[in-house]
Amino acid sequence: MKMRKVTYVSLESDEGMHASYEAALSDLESRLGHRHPLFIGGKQFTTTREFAVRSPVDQEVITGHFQQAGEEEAKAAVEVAKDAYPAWSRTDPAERVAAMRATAKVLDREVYSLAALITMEAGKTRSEAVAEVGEAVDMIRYHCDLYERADGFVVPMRPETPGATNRSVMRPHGVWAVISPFNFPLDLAAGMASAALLTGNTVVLKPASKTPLSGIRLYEAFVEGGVPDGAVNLLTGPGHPFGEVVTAHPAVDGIAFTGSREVGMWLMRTFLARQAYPKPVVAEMGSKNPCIVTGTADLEKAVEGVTRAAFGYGGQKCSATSRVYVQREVAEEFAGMLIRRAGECAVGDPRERGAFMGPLISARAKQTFEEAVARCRQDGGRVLAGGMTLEEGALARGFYVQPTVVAGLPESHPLMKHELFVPFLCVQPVASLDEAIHLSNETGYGLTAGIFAEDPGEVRSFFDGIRFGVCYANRRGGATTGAWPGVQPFGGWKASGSMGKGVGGPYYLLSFLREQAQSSRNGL
Ligand SMILES: NC(=O)c1ccc[n+]([C@@H]2O[C@H](COP(=O)([O-])OP(=O)(O)OC[C@H]3O[C@@H](n4cnc5c(N)ncnc54)[C@H](O)[C@@H]3O)[C@@H](O)[C@H]2O)c1
Ligand SMILES: N[C@@H](CCC=O)C(=O)O
Repeated sequence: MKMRKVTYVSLESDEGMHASYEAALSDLESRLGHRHPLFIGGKQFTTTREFAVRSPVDQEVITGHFQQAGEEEAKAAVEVAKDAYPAWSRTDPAERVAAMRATAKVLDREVYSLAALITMEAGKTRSEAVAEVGEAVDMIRYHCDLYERADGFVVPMRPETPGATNRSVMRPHGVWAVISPFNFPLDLAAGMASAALLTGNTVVLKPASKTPLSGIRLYEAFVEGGVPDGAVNLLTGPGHPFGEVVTAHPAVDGIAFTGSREVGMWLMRTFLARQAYPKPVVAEMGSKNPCIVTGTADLEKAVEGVTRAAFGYGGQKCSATSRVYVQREVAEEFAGMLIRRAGECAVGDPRERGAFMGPLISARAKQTFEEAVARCRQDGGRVLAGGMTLEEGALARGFYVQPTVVAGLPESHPLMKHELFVPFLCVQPVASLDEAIHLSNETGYGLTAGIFAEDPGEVRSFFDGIRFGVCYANRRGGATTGAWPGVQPFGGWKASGSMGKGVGGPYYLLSFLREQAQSSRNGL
C-alpha cells in the first residue's frame, strides 16, 4: 500500500508511518556506537585521531566514533577527486542521471532507518525526520528531471555564417568541496552533492561533526547508486583544517557550503584570496526570518503557521520564524492565542510519537537559549511564554528547552538582529503593513518571510516590497518553513545566500556549471 507523503507542512501522517519508524528505531540501536572510516577513492582510511558523537536526545547514547580528517587526508581526497574528474565528466549524462536516480532509490528504500538515524543524530521528531528523507529523495529526482529536460544544457545558437555551427554548452568546473550543516544532515548534503555530481563534477563531501553518520549513509547510497570510486569522497572531522585545505588547494574548482553566515563568508573571502583566479562558492547561510500578521489575518491560521515555523525542530531551521510584526489592532488577541498554542507544544524525547519538539543540538545551543532569555529580561523585554530549560528525569540527558515568545525589545536589539537558532520568537506590534515590511527588511539577511493577511492587496504589497528569497502567504503548515524541491526554490538574498538561485529550483544546477560557446564549421 502506498503511504501518504510526509512533508514538513503535512498536518497529518499515515498510521503505517509510525509502525515502520518505530521498527527502524529499535533496529538502529544495535547499529549505533560503531567506528567509521574516511572514504577516499573508494578506500577506507582511519587516522590516529577519532571523535565520539553523542546523541542530543540522550547524551548517554554514542551514535558513533569517527575519524578526524586533517590536512593530509583533505589533500589526498582533493587529489583523488581531481584524478576521477576527467572520466566522470565525460560519462554520458544519461549514465550520471541513472546513478543519481539509483541513489534516490536507495534513500527511498531506507526511509525509516535514515529517519530514525536523523532523530538520534540531529534530535528531530519522527515527522520532521521522515520529511527530511523524503525531501532528499525528491531533491535528487528533481535535479535529474531538470537535467534530462535541459538535454545536457546544449543550446543551439544563431550560425555565425552560413554552414557554421554555433552553440552554448554548460560544462562542469571540476572538483567541488561540499560542506553541509547539522540541521538537515541528509537532505542538504544530498542536494549540493547530487547537483555537483549530476552535472559532471567530482566531490569531496564533509558533513557537520555533530551529524557525520547521515553523511556516511549518503556517501554509501551514492556508491550503491553507481558513482565510481574517487568521484565522490567523504571526510569527517572539524571544519577548520578542511577549510584551510580546500580554500588554498589549486585543484579545488568550487565550494558548495550550507551553514552559518560567519563560516560561509570566511570561505568566500578566503577562497578568493588564496586562489589564482575567481572560482564559484555556492553558499546558503543563516537568516532572521520575519512573519507579518495584518489586521485582516485569519488569526487561528496565523498562530498555527507561526508556531510550526518558530518552534518546529526547536527553531533550528534556517527558515525558522524568529520575528513577528503584528498590526496593533489584533496584537493582543494574536499574542494571547500564540501564548496558549506555544504552551500546548509537547517538548520531549523526539522518539516519542507525541513529541512536537525534541532537544537542541548541543550544550552550546542550550546556553545560547539561556543567555537570550536572560538578556531579554535584563534589557526590559517580557517573556510571554516559555523561557525555561527542561531538566526533569531523562530530559536532563539531552538539551531540552521550552518554546519561547518574547515582546518589548527595541527593534535595534541584538536579539532582534542576530540568528539564534533556538526556539526564541520576538513579537512586535506595528502600526501598518508598510511599517511591518520596512522592519522585516531591516536586516542583513534575506532567506524566508511570511505574511498572514486575507486581503489580496496586502499580500501583493508584501510580495512587492519584501526583500527575501522565499516568501509565503497564509501558510498554516509553516509561516516561513517547509520549502520543497520543485515547489519552492530555496535560496537566500543578501547574507543568506551567494547565488540568487534556489536549491530545488529550476536554475540551481547552473551554479555548478560554466558556459562554453562552441563555434565550428565542420558540423560538430
Ligand atoms: N540557507 C540555507 O539553506 C541553510 C540551510 C540549513 C542551515 N543553514 C544555516 O546553517 C547554520 C547552522 O548549521 P551549522 O551550525 O552546522 O553551521 P556551521 O557554519 O557551524 O557549520 C556548517 C559546516 O561548516 C563546517 N565548517 C565550520 N568551520 C569551517 C571552516 N573554517 N572551514 C570549512 N568548513 C567549516 C562545519 O564543520 C559544518 O560541516 C545556521 O546559520 C543556519 O541558518 C542555512
Ligand atoms: N526545506 C527546509 C530547509 C530548511 C533549512 O534549514 C525548509 O524550508 O524549512
